[in-house]
Amino acid sequence: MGVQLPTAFVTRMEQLLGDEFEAFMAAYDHTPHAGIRVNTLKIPVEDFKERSPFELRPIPWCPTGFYIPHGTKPGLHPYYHAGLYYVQEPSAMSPVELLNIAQDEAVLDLCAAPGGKSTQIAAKLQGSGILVTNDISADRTKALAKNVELYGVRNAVVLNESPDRIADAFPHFFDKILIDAPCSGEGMFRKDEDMAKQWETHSVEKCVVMQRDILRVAASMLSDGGRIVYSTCTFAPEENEGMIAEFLEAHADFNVIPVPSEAGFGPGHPEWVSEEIAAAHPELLGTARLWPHLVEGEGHFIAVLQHQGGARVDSAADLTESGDLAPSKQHLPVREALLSNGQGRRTEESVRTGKGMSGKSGKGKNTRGIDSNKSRIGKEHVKSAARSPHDVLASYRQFVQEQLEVSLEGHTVVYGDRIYQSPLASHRLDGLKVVRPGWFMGTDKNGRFVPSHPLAVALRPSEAIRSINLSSSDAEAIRYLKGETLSVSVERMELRHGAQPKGYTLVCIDGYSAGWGKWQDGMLKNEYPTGWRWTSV
Ligand SMILES: C[S@@+](CC[C@H](N)C(=O)[O-])C[C@H]1O[C@@H](n2cnc3c(N)ncnc32)[C@H](O)[C@@H]1O
Repeated sequence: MGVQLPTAFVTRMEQLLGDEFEAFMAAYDHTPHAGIRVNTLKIPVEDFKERSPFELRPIPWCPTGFYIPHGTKPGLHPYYHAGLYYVQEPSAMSPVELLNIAQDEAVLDLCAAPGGKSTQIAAKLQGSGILVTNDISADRTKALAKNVELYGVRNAVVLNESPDRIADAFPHFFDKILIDAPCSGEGMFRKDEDMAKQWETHSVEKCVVMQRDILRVAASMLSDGGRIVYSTCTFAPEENEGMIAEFLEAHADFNVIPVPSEAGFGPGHPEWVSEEIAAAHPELLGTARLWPHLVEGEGHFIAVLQHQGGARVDSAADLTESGDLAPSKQHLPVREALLSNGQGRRTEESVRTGKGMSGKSGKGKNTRGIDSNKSRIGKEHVKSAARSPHDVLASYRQFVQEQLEVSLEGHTVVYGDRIYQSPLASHRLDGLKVVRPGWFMGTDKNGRFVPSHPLAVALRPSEAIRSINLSSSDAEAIRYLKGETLSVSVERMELRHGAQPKGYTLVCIDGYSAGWGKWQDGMLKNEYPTGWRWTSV
């Protein structure tokens, strides 16, 4: 066995698993399974299968997920840089499938960094509805924002907040909420030896406290009849069935929806928490455990919590003696009220200026506002204060009109010199630490609009008036991704709507957008951003 497992962990698993323990331990002799998930925002699965550079084998629980052979390096292919797939551990693809996302829904991914599941949610929404994706770690939200951008997501708001503060801004707002909870990580020991080493510091007791709080707050953000999927990558019963038992006791208006077992998922084990819990909550058998000796993936736990609809019960304490809901806890359908006030999701454009990326409380200075001035975006806002937001918008509008063939949804929001298309009106984010209020379109540089890299990668070739295609099998594609200037003849330019062969040009790899270049007189100046460049070859 390659992995050094903590003794206390092994002892507990032996007690819990009994006869199955030997098979469980044997799984640690096997290499972890590698997977990719096709990004259907950019390419349909069938098309990807036809052009896949890797041998693909379907992952039973995720129609867009595939096992790839051991030793494959999926990060070292131009398709990775064009956002055609996300490299993801196979078991980690299961929770989002169980959210049952429909078009136009509002979805919250509460513990989202680095964004594997957020990109999966975005692919389910296909640009409709809203994705609010959040992580409490400022550092980890950098990777989250980058992944949302690399995968061409247009309708995501990225936050760096505590669940409580999001709940204040979005009571009963979301149709679906994913809680991919911080956990003791026992299910990842085979894949990530550091998790085994850090096990003592990420103690089960500490994780339980965080999980309890996150679940409680999440319930207050769910709309009537909405669904929460709670997942962990640990085996500890306290963080799994125990946590869900506690939640059900405090929230009588939620059911557990049984997770289908066909894919080889095992049942929940409430008896591992206690015999009393098992007797009181037989529905916990319908939660799922993914075992490394039973499925081709790492250890996971999933619970699907469905709100029954109708009036909300936020906790057992909200019930009167007769079992009716206390009047103060009978919620109006808050999101509908917001929508009818024109403050929620809508498609017509509304323009508003932001005051720096952390928003404002609406009550003058607050600590969060002060923090925002230290942020990168905050500084840029101050720097560009000389130009009015209306000037900034004028150059943006001109670019959209002259260079793009795209229908822009949502709200145009200006933060300093940066322009975004947001699925939410910006005042909905007041007071919150906002990493991205929406799709980052570009920057105003003294009256000139400079389109952003995230704008390019989310465009289809037909949405730009100029494009150039590079072949993934030609060294040119890698040279572009490394930041080199290319020599490209005018005959290779695709020009639409009478466009002249000069200026911003969408660079595609095998027909999938990868970034901008600026073409003039046979030369394609590279606009691929420094921080994104392919540096590994
Ligand atoms: C299991 S990881 C999430 C992985 C992610 N869902 C993905 O698929 O890429 C758990 C995340 O929860 C975040 N986290 C921890 N406590 C949190 C809290 N109270 N609120 C929000 N996020 C939290 C951690 O920073 C960590 O990034």
